[in-house]
Amino acid sequence: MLEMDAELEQYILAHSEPESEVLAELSRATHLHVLRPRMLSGNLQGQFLKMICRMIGARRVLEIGTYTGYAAISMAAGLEEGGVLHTIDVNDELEDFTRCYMEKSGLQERIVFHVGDACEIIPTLNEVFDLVFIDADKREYSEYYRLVFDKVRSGGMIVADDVLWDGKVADPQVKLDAQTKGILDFNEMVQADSRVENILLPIRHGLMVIRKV
Ligand SMILES: C[S@@+](CC[C@H](N)C(=O)[O-])C[C@H]1O[C@@H](n2cnc3c(N)ncnc32)[C@H](O)[C@@H]1O
Repeated sequence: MLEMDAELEQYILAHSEPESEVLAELSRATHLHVLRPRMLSGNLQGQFLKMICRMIGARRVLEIGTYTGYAAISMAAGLEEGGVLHTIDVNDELEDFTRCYMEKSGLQERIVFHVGDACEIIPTLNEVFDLVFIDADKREYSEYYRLVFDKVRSGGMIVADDVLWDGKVADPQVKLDAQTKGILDFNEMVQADSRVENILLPIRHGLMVIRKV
């Protein structure tokens, strides 16, 4: 997490849309029962993703990296009537836990949950997406981007999480592990891509917000 004063964070949350009961329960249960709970998006980022869905009138959304479903449920809540969110995760051990909260949210009819490798599943999806949220293996970000690009409508959005990678992207002392290299390559590729407009926002672990022109 990028350093933020705890009181300031409380103030920000107190002046943003509150977390729904189901998402609060999902967050608690994830922290209690699931490994690596810091991967969960949380209320601020969840509300931001939902707001993007509202702003662009999203009907077709793809999430790469479901984990326990926090962002999936957040974005599904922001879809237009008749909208569908596809979400993919390779970890089948979390499937029952995650499906349980999708059902509790009452939004399960809007969510298509695929269990498997995103690189194999994305080419099989016959959709044109308004928004793609990239949040899976950091080493594969550039590959996800290439796989989804032609499936995003013009004017559509791609949002990628963790692009500051705990500040490692701008730390000259950092040892270049495969994840950090994956993020650095992705950020460079997006920055050089003349087909998009992009802004890197310092929300949580860093969000690259990309609009396909
Ligand atoms: C950071 S978590 C996702 C968090 C989630 N988007 C949220 O907001 O709560 C990353 C997830 O990506 C999944 N993942 C990693 N590699 C993957 C792949 N090749 N295909 C699909 N999912 C993958 C992991 O199993 C993990 O659950």
